[in-house]
Amino acid sequence: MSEFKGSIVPLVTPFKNGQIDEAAMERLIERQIAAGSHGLSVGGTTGEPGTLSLEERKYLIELAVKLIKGRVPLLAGTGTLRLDETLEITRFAQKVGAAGALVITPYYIKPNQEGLYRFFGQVAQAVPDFPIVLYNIPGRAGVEIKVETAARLRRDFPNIIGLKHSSKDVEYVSELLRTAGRDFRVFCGLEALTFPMMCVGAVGTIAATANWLPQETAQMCQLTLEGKYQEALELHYYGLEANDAIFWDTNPIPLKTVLSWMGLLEKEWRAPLGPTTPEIEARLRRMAESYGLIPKKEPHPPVLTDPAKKEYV
Ligand SMILES: O=C(O)C1=N[C@H](C(=O)O)C[C@H](O)C1
Repeated sequence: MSEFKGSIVPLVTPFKNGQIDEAAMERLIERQIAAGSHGLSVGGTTGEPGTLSLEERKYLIELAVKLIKGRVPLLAGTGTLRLDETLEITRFAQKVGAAGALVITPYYIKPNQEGLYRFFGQVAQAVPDFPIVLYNIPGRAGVEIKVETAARLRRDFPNIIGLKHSSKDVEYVSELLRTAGRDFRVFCGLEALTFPMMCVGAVGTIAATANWLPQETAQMCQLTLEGKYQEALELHYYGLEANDAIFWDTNPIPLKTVLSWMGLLEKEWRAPLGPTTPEIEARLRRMAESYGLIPKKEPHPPVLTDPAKKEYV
């Protein structure tokens, strides 16, 4: 139950000609494991689950289990806004060998807290031996899992082991750990706040930036877990521009754009996500060059207009 900690990377879902690209998925997973990521996740926000069919979501989980081969734990994103679908995907994830499920707050519907308690409670009861991590992302879901609700769920359902917190509210983490117990496993879900949240007791992060910077993210988490805060702080500052760049357009558009330049996947995402602008691409290129993700372009050669080969710049 306690195998989740550190950098659990929410992988993008690579597409080729509209279909899930198995070869690209393998490249992404191998790169992550080689870099020392503590765990992987599919079907999180970054994985565009809202545009995948039920069958595709199950296929993606099964594919990830097959490719990971037990080397790191897989936290499968299994939540939808429907209880029946969430139960189906969660049961499937357990059956095929995921290590746990990340279950998002049912979005759009704006359930009240009692509704959330019952929804998550039914999911937990359906898979009593399967670790569940609640996914609190009020900005996208339109509703927050209140501290009291999360603590109540933790108390009543032992397999609800933690919560991913995608919000700028750092105080929430302290309040949650105080109320639910310090051994409840909180994961930061907003890249730039990984270090601050881990300093108050979160055990790791589920951050899209780790798709670009897997080693640095895993190291920052590991150092923080070991109490080496000064070294971790350096990595916190190192990653700030990349963290910001994730949101220069809707996640995962910037992420996939750069990963495509790195030769890891096609530059494809699904509607309703649209193309980004040339201005954002130019900024992304500069950012990616500065982190060494892509080689620096050769400086433009000087213009030679003179037959004597005199250079005019
Ligand atoms: O996919 C995720 O998990 C995350 N998605 C968030 C978002 O896109 O809003 C941000 C964070 O990187 C984790």
